[in-house]
Amino acid sequence: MTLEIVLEGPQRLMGKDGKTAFVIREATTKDLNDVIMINRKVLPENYPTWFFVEHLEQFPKAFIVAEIDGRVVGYIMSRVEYGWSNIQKGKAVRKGHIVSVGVLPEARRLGIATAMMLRAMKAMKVFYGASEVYLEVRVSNTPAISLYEKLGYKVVGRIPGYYSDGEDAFLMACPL
Ligand SMILES: CC(=O)SCCNC(=O)CCNC(=O)[C@H](O)C(C)(C)COP(=O)(O)OP(=O)(O)OC[C@H]1O[C@@H](n2cnc3c(N)ncnc32)[C@H](O)[C@@H]1OP(=O)(O)O
Ligand SMILES: [Zn+2]
Repeated sequence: MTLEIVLEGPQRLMGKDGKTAFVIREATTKDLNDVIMINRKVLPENYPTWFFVEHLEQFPKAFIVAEIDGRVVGYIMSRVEYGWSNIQKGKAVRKGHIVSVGVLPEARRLGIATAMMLRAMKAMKVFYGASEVYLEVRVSNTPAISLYEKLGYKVVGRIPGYYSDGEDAFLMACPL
């Protein structure tokens, strides 16, 4: 795929249906209500408002939203940590962490999550010095797992009972 992601300002892209245009850009505090609403609608993992605020304040370049006709339809929230590499055993690195990503059902399969992931990953590398990125995903979440695999992520571990309902998580990682 040859999607050239820019890191400054909003970027307008064409959806995979060939007719729905969308914009990806950095989130602002004005977007937080929409982001929180989308998170509650599409995922069982919800967080208090301060958690979103803190990520936006600390890693604004890697907190991305997508809009269609000026309406926020998706978000990705990330952070960068220092710790053991998930790819090169025994090496300590700065690693990006995709904390949460979601797209409203009516805006799916257009390439929006792909575009937001690519922008967040590039921002984590360029602005925050991350050399790899990781995330956790429910072992049953086939759509998300395929999305991550398409972007180059590999399953590097499995965390038993990671979710509050007891489901396991795959730990997935990708070099940047
Ligand atoms: C770290 C975490 O947050 S894990 C939790 C991830 N979030 C969720 O599960 C929330 C609910 N789901 C969603 O919000 C969306 O379905 C997402 C975020 C997983 C995907 O968003 P979309 O914008 O639809 O993804 P996008 O259009 O970029 O799809 C890229 C590829 O992912 C895969 N994919 C996406 N959805 C599906 C699906 N329903 N079934 C199978 N593969 C899928 C496909 O390979 C797709 O490429 P294709 O459409 O050319 O076949
Ligand atoms: Zn996580």
